[in-house]
Amino acid sequence: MAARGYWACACFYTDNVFLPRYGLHVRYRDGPQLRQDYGPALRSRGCRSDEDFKAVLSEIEKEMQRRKQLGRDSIERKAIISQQYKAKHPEVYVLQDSFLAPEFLETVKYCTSQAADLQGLLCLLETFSDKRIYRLPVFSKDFCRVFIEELENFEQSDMPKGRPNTMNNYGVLLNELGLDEAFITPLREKYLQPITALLYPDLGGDSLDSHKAFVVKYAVHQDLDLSCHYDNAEVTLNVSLGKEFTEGNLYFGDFQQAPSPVPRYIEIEHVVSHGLLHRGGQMHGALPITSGERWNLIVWMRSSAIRNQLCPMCNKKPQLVKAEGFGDGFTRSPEGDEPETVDLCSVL
Ligand SMILES: O=C(O)CCC(=O)C(=O)O
Ligand SMILES: [Fe+2]
Repeated sequence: MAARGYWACACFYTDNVFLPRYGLHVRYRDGPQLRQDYGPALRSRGCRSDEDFKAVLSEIEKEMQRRKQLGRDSIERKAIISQQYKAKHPEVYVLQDSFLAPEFLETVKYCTSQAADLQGLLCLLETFSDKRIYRLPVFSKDFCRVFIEELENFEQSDMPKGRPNTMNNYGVLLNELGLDEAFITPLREKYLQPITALLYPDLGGDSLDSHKAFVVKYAVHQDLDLSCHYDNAEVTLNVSLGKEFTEGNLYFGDFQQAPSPVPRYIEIEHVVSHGLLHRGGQMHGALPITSGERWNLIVWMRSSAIRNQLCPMCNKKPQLVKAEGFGDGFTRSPEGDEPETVDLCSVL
């Protein structure tokens, strides 16, 4: 359970609604606003008739309803899972050094040593272009296999399942499965933060105090790819868990807060058991797999010190609304200077 109160930004109830049919994220107030702001973009993507537009509106209304109920639904699912789900591999719920690649442990050890600096750390990582994207071994191959077995066991069970986010229809929310407390939180605090403190000090890499962790799954008759987006995170870890697959590379463009007129994209292949660290605001997506199954662990890491100043989703001072658990990682400090809070009813 989150130790302190975490909040979300009110923009969650108006912004970044993904329309899969048209591959577009929109901001929504009402029909006339949607038509005015996105009419041309929607038309150019094939949304032409009144019927098409009505279908979009009803899809958005459905998504808004889902968002309003999300906190309550998630708590309910988590309670049912903790009471009724029989784990196949109960040992994976408590992080142990033996799950981690020896090189990862070495890197963490270096980062926690007195002499650690960015230059020294970069010698231990693979660097991609100038986009501040890095790759490193994270887990052992054995752990990846056992972890996927556990996730498949959950997937095949009749337990209630939430979706990782609006863009992924398959996958597992790790907090609902009970993996936050003794796995993801210590992974972030003890192992990842020493690394991100050196790589991303300007993004709160040294003060990542909450996260949202999930596993995404791509398979031939399920989701194949992922549209271009940025994460609701200051820093993201994306670890390839397996299984066997072809294609499905990730691609990365500009940093969303510093777009260029003609973005340059780079493509990065998955290496099973290795993870990529990137800024949450780095535009990215995934190309379609052409065979097999791809499972990746995604940890969206958040720094309240950074996001309390500016919500990365709406790029404005956050307007806080109550949220469950880690919420979206915003906090209120007793010292003042905290973001403004609003009653949810006033934004809906
Ligand atoms: O498909 C992937 O590996 C990337 C997933 C991702 O970017 C996300 O869920 O935010
Ligand atoms: Fe992402």
